[in-house]
Amino acid sequence: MIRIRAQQIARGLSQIIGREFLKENIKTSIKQPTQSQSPQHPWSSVSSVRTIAMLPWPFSQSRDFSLPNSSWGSDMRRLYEHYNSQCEVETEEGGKKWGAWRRLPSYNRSIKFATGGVYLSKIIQSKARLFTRSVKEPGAAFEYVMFVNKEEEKCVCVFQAGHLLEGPPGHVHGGAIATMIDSVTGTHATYLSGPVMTANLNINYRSPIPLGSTVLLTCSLDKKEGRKTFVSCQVTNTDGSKLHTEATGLFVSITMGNLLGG
Ligand SMILES: CCCCCCCC/C=C\CCCCCCCC(=O)SCCNC(=O)CCNC(=O)[C@H](O)C(C)(C)COP(=O)(O)OP(=O)(O)OC[C@H]1O[C@@H](n2cnc3c(N)ncnc32)[C@H](O)[C@@H]1OP(=O)(O)O
Repeated sequence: MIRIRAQQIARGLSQIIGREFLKENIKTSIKQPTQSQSPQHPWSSVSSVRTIAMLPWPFSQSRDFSLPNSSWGSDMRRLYEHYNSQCEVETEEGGKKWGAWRRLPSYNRSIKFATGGVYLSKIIQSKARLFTRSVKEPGAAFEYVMFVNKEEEKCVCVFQAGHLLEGPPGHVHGGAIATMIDSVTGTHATYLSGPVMTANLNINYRSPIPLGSTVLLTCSLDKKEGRKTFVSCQVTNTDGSKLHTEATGLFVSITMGNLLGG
């Protein structure tokens, strides 16, 4: 019974996890150019573009949290527009073509029952949510959107820290900053190498982040060595003139067994 379910999950996971998962999501996250304008996209060899909505059990469709909402301040919106406008650009003929960046959609649960399910009760499984997307009130905790640049092997995240993330009075909790760094570097490593887990994260906190402010996390690939992907990350203010935090992370490629609790 458990083996059958694990096989079903593994089959489903293999359809979406890692690069394939990101490719599918990225493709559906931005408005597709019309047929006649359709550019030659580097991933156009992936024949059928399915949305998460069309995927069979065990996947659910839910709100994409990385789209603008009423809680976003002017800095958050401006930076979102800055990168989003580079996801799809105009050609000289007035058509559309893919730009350098891709926005990554973000759900509070993209893979059901994949969290070491044999150890957790069904109640816990059904209530499990992605940590950074578990607060429903817009703007209260982690508001963020990530963009990746395949060619430059870079990833940026625009992050607005809400009032529930207080650490020192009026400033963001170091654990919340670490959470965002882990999420962005982990997502970038997944994009580059497929499914991974964080093995090591080194963080230097250089200057405190005011609560409610928007910051930019810039993440790049340092090197790949076998199963190991090394990524670094800087957290700065929105114009890059002030360094808040810097970090390096090691991500180790994993198999389905790691995710399924085997
Ligand atoms: C994660 C899912 C990805 C898919 C998701 C797709 C959907 C996206 C949706 C939403 C995105 C949200 C994104 C959030 C991202 C958050 C990520 C996390 O926070 S993960 C939780 C915290 N991390 C753990 O709990 C790991 C616990 N540790 C382990 O499980 C193991 O230690 C593991 C898997 C990391 C490695 O164990 P081994 O047995 O597979 O491999 P060994 O042989 O120990 O290590 C392999 C190589 O790495 C080095 N290594 C391992 N750990 C190291 C360390 N701490 N420091 C230095 N080197 C280390 C070793 O020396 C070895 O190197 P040599 O091949 O010999 O050169």
